[in-house]
Amino acid sequence: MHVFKPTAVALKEKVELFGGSSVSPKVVKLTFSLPDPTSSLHSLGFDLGLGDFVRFRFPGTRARAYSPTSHPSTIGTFTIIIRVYPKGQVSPKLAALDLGDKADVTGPLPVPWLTRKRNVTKHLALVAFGVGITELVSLLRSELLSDTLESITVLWCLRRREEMTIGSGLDDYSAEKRIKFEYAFSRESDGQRADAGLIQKIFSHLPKAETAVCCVGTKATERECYGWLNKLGYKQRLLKMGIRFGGRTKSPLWASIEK
Ligand SMILES: Cc1cc2nc3c(=O)[nH]c(=O)nc-3n(C[C@H](O)[C@H](O)[C@H](O)COP(=O)(O)OP(=O)(O)OC[C@H]3O[C@@H](n4cnc5c(N)ncnc54)[C@H](O)[C@@H]3O)c2cc1C
Repeated sequence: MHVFKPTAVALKEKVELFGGSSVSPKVVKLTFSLPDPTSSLHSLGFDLGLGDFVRFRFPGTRARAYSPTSHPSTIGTFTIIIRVYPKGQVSPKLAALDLGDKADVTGPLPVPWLTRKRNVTKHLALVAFGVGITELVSLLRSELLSDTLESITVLWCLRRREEMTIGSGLDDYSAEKRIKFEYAFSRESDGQRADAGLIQKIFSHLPKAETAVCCVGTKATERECYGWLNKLGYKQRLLKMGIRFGGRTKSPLWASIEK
């Protein structure tokens, strides 16, 4: 694959993780074969621990970004989990692919690169909105390999409890003592929308100087969420946009994979 040159990849497997409801579109897991069956996303230069993503486009559509959820060392394939917006340009076309059908993908992206915070971070405060959780999968894998990490608190905001089936496409963290998951369900009768009060309740125990934050969702929800965290004094972001002199520092996930 190449940042600027589209590569055709064939769909190998399709699994529905959430069938959709009156308030949320469905979610599917798609696995594609890489053109070279001996390659992996890692060998193609993707540092998923830094938030690298692929971009799909179809003839006549805009390109859309997707965060692979498979391990970067997986040979011959990669997987994405997508929410299928019925009126969307790209997601319904991806979901309509049959096994063996091809789609054009570019990557690794983004350009300019995201870089990981270099200062010592002991605690992470992460907030994911809906299918945005896909963007945290590789970050979690990577940060759990960091020597300095003591705790990760994840707040996952969904509309309804039933959408938690999306998590069956993610890693199993049940044996990992350093991760704590919290949930907020905006459309349940006993639920709660994410707001400044909830953010304070979930994260205010974390020491401000040693905590980095990351929010993933739509641009608008991310902005709002960073605003709440900022007001509480959590100002250090885990990932930052920008090209560093001498190249970017590779993530712990990248470093863990043998050449
Ligand atoms: C770095 C990055 C990584 C991403 N990773 C993933 C991923 O792993 N999985 C994934 O599903 N998406 C991911 N996205 C979002 C993805 O790129 C597309 O924006 C999304 O699939 C919608 O594209 P579309 O062309 O289908 O819909 P569009 O044509 O963009 O939208 C059409 C309509 O769909 C609705 N819609 C679109 N997006 C949203 C939304 N977020 N919330 C509510 N309604 C919406 C709106 O009504 C909109 O008018 C990522 C985005 C970024 C920036």
